[in-house]
Amino acid sequence: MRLDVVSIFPGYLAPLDLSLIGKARRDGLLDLHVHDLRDFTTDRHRTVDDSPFGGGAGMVMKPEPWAAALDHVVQDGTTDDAPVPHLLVPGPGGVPFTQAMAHALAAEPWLAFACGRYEGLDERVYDHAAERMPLTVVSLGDYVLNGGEVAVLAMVEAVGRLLPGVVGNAESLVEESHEGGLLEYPVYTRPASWDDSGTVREVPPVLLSGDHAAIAAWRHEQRVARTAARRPDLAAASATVAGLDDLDVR
Ligand SMILES: COC(=O)COc1cccc(COC(=O)c2cn[nH]c2)c1
Repeated sequence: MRLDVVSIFPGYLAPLDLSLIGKARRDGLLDLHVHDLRDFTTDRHRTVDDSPFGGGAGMVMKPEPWAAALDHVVQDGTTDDAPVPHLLVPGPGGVPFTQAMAHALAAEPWLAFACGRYEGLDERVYDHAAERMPLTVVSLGDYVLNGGEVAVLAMVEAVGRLLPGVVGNAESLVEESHEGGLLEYPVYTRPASWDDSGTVREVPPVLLSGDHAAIAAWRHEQRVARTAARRPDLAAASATVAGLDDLDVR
């Protein structure tokens, strides 16, 4: 998969050199190109923003640098198989980013991310982009960041880890939160009995039983109960929750 990121703070994307995503890049599973938006300005001050028409606080990102940057990305990465990228713009007003979307994006050959700052991009940037490539404004949550870079780090990690070969044990992707519409079950490791400064905390006996059917049933029940307790919105979407309101859930 090819990934392009355009930002006025390219250094923000340095964490993508680390850990599993960094290894995926070194293994050739991910081809990441980070572009500095200011390289696509034409004035001596490398200006990327200006005051909003109609007044109001803050600044708006100018359309010309963005159009030049996006056109460069397309020109630089185009191939017969993937002539244009899917452009993703993280923003508070976007469609919710979900695990289902991460899976869909992981199946695409080329993603590009536009990192907005200030009050956002001049709306005509979206018009320019939408005439050339698929465009999705994506929200990571109902809060406001100072820019799209942090959201891009999260999305690249969420998508990249789903690519074959990136996560060592692909089985670990199956029962994690939001796979199958349920949250993850509680996990435990040694010691089986932990003396927590006088409070002895035991691992649920079923997990030590060796009865794999009972363990699987207990884990599913925990996933369903946790989802009901913490994410009633997801639970409502999943028919497997009925009759769990008397369970001890956290
Ligand atoms: C509509 O697109 C834009 O506004 C792009 O411009 C901006 C401006 C400021 C901040 C951001 C970063 O995104 C978020 O704050 C965000 C994403 N998810 N949840 C919060 C992006």
